[in-house]
Amino acid sequence: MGFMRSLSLAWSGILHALRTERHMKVHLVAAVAMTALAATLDLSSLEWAALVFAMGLVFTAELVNTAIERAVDLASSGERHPLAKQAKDASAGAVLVCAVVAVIIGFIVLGPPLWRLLTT
Ligand SMILES: Nc1ncnc2c1ncn2[C@@H]1O[C@H](COP(=O)(O)OP(=O)(O)OP(=O)(O)O)[C@@H](O)[C@H]1O
Repeated sequence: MGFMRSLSLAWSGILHALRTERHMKVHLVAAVAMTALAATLDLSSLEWAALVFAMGLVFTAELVNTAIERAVDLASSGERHPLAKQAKDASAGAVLVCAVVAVIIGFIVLGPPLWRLLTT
């Protein structure tokens, strides 16, 4: 498969997750808000890198979670199964871990300059 075709399929996977996953929309709004806030502060390249990494981590986790949910639904064909539950719950847990890490990175990077802005 050509590179452009692979790129287009990967992009359609991202759009599909954005359209169908409510949490993906929440992550997008949070990422836009964090970027807008960060742009008003005087951040170093390393601080920007940490923020971009945190956002990428959450989007990646949500995309992998979407893939796992679809694969589990396909494999279980609508049947309830404890293994299907474990797979989906562990996958959702991974997103939660990444989101918590992203919030902590956000606090570490944006907290001090925001605090200085509000107290001076
Ligand atoms: N096939 C399944 N067997 C057992 N538990 C499941 C299965 N599918 C989903 N679950 C449980 O339901 C939770 C939510 O799953 P999901 O977001 O896919 O929604 P759903 O239960 O399939 O229902 P709906 O698609 O109507 O929202 C999972 O984290 C898991 O705990």
